[in-house]
Amino acid sequence: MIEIRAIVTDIEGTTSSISFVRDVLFPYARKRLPAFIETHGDKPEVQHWLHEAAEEAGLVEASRQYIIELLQQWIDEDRKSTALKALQGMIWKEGYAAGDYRAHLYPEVAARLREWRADGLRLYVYSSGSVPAQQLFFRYSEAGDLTPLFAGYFDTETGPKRETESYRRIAAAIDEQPRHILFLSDIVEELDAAQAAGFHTGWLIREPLPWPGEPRHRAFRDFDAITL
Ligand SMILES: CSCCC(=O)C(=O)COP(=O)(O)O
Ligand SMILES: [Mg+2]
Repeated sequence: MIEIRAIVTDIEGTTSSISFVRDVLFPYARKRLPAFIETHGDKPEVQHWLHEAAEEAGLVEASRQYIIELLQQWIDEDRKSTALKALQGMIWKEGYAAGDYRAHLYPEVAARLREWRADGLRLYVYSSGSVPAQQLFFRYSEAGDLTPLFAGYFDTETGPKRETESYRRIAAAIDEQPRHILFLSDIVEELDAAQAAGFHTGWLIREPLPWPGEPRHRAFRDFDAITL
């Protein structure tokens, strides 16, 4: 018998719409990036991530302006760069705090998360967004502050989402055997990697995406359809 004790969920395309991330969060960060770097560029944390971005791009030396344009290009490409995601998170914080937006959640998600938590399951997030960005996302969600529901957060500092080793690290970090963990995502390559680590998987295929002929993971239209 399958016994799920922990659920690890992706954000974009799983708990929340791709459109909110790409049409609200990304343009917000893109627009404010130059002013943010201008104002905060001398802070050690910001300098650290600018340096990491330059290293990722293989740059030995680069002007601030060049790095800003490079980061904006990475936003346009939806590059899952840890450095970019860390900087984006810092910029989004200002937008959430100012009430410029709240994080989108599909309508059934908050209730289902609460239900699973009330049933004793431990809930975690694994997203390409930085851990601080994930915490902001669920703190300022359309359904209110959901952070008390989560026991932990993982980002690409744990490893890329399409690599099996990342899921082994998550299982070790949460001290749970993979066969007791369910990973939810909209990206089949992420699910393949989690499955190879021994996780159970749930593929969120949100409307109006077409239903695949023979899905290679258990597939669901929404969280209400998920059976444990
Ligand atoms: C934490 S909200 C922003 C999410 C983000 O930047 C992103 O790239 C979404 O990736 P996910 O792994 O949640 O699909
Ligand atoms: Mg996703």
